[in-house]
Amino acid sequence: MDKIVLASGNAGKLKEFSQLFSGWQIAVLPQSDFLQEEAEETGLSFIENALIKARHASAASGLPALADDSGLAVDALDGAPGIYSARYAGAGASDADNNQKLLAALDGVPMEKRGASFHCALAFVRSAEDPVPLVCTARWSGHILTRPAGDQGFGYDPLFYVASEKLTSAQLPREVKNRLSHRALAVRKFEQLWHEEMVLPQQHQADAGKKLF
Ligand SMILES: O=P(O)(O)OP(=O)(O)OP(=O)(O)OC[C@H]1O[C@@H](n2cnc3c(O)ncnc32)[C@H](O)[C@@H]1O
Ligand SMILES: [Mg+2]
Repeated sequence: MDKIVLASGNAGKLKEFSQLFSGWQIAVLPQSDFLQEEAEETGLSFIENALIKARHASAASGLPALADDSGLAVDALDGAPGIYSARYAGAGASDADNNQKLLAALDGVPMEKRGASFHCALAFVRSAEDPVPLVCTARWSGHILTRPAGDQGFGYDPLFYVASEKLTSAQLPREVKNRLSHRALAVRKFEQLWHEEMVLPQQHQADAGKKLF
């Protein structure tokens, strides 16, 4: 396997993935090379939506595919916007619209009650109907500020305060976000899974072949 499709239409995510996968010996191609239409995210969890997107991209490309479904779960909003993070302020909402809606929803909520977590689910399928996908999840905890700060990143980054760094996710140097974030942690877990499920079995097969003949 030397090529996989990255099943995302989000330019911010694609940029992060290109850094997170920079050491890999695999060509990671954008789904825009293959897709006519993006998948409908009808799942009830990040994992289900990641699988839907990975299967969709694999069906369109005929290649293995990796998808990321992610979002922000805010404690004071019972986990909203969660899986609806991209469309919190409505279908086609911009990042600025979503951030504005979040600030309005948290109006008057004191800082100690503004805890939130970014979640990321990664799903990898070898083919569109792969019965044993590789799936992993990770989260990144922080607080939602009362006004945006920083111009790096995307989505809710300008509102997401990372206490350990005393900066928002949009103020962090990219290499720091790519060390701490939900996506970074999920990719590290994925690397482990990839080794266990894709690399080791091939080595075992090759070794077994040598013993047989
Ligand atoms: O589905 P794809 O094509 O990958 O692109 P998308 O933007 O629709 O992605 P999601 O469905 O996974 O929605 C995730 C939303 O959660 C937010 N989000 C996810 N990860 C984020 C991050 O690292 N920083 C800021 N916001 C993030 C952002 O608003 C995303 O649009
Ligand atoms: Mg989406």
